[in-house]
Amino acid sequence: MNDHQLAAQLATEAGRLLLRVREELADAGEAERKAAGDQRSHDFLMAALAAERPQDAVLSEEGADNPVRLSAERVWIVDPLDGTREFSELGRDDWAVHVALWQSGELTAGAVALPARGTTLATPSVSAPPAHDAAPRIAVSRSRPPAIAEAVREQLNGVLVPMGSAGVKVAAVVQGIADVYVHAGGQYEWDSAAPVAVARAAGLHTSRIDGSPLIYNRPDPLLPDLVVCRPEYAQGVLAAIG
Ligand SMILES: Nc1ncnc2c1ncn2[C@@H]1O[C@H](COP(=O)(O)O)[C@@H](OP(=O)(O)O)[C@H]1O
Ligand SMILES: [Mg+2]
Repeated sequence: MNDHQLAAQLATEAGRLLLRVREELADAGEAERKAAGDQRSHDFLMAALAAERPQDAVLSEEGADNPVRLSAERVWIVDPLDGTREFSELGRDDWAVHVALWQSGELTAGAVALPARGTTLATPSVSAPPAHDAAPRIAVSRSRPPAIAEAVREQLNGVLVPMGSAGVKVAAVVQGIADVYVHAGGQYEWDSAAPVAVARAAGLHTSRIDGSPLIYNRPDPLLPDLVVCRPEYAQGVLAAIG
C-alpha cells in the first residue's frame, strides 16, 4: 500500500471508529463524547502508523510532541478528530479526520475523511471543483469566525457560510459547496496539513493570509491562519486582508 492509500485508509477507518464511539455514547454528555472521540481515534491512528510505518515520526493533536520529528525525513501530521465540538453535538456532520504525510519539507500525501457524510478526499487525484458563477461563498468557523472574514466578504461581494472543522471547510471548497476558506487567530499544523494537501491536489490556492507559503513540521506547530480558495479568488482575498 502506498502512502496515499494508507492515508486514505487510516482516515476512513478512524472515521468509522468515531461513528461507533458517537453511537455508543449517544446518551453521555458532550464533554465525554469529545474526550472519547479524541482519544480513541488518536490511539487507533498511533497503533496503525506504528504497525504500517514503524520508521516514521508522528505529530498528533492528541499526543505529546516528540522532538524526534524535527530531524526525521518522514512525519505523519494527524488530527484524529477535527471539529471536536461538532462531533459532540449529535446530528451534526461537520467534523473530520486528518491524516497527512510530510517528507523533507513538503506535504506529499493527505486524506480528509468526512465520516458522517461517508466521504474521504485523498491525494494524489482530487477533482477540481465544478464551475460556480454566483456570489462567492466564504466558509468560516461557526464558533470563532475571524474578523478578516468580513473584509473578504465585502471585497468579493460574497456571503459567509459558517461551518465546523477546518477539514470540512476545505472539503467544501474542493467539492464546490464553498469558494473560499479564510481563518485567522489560531490553529495548529494538524488542523490544516491534510486539508491543504488535498486542496493542492485539486488545484486550489493555499497560503498564509499574508500570501506566504504554509510551512509544516516546524518546532512550534502553531500555524494560526490560512487561505484556501479557488485560484481566481486568491488575488482578491489577499488584497482584502493584506
Ligand atoms: N483561535 C483558535 N485557536 C486554536 N485553535 C483553533 C482556533 N480556531 C480554530 N481552531 C481549531 O481549528 C479547528 C477548526 O475550527 P473551527 O471548527 O472553529 O473552524 C478546530 O480543531 P479541533 O476540533 O481539532 O480542536 C479548532 O480547535
Ligand atoms: Mg483540529
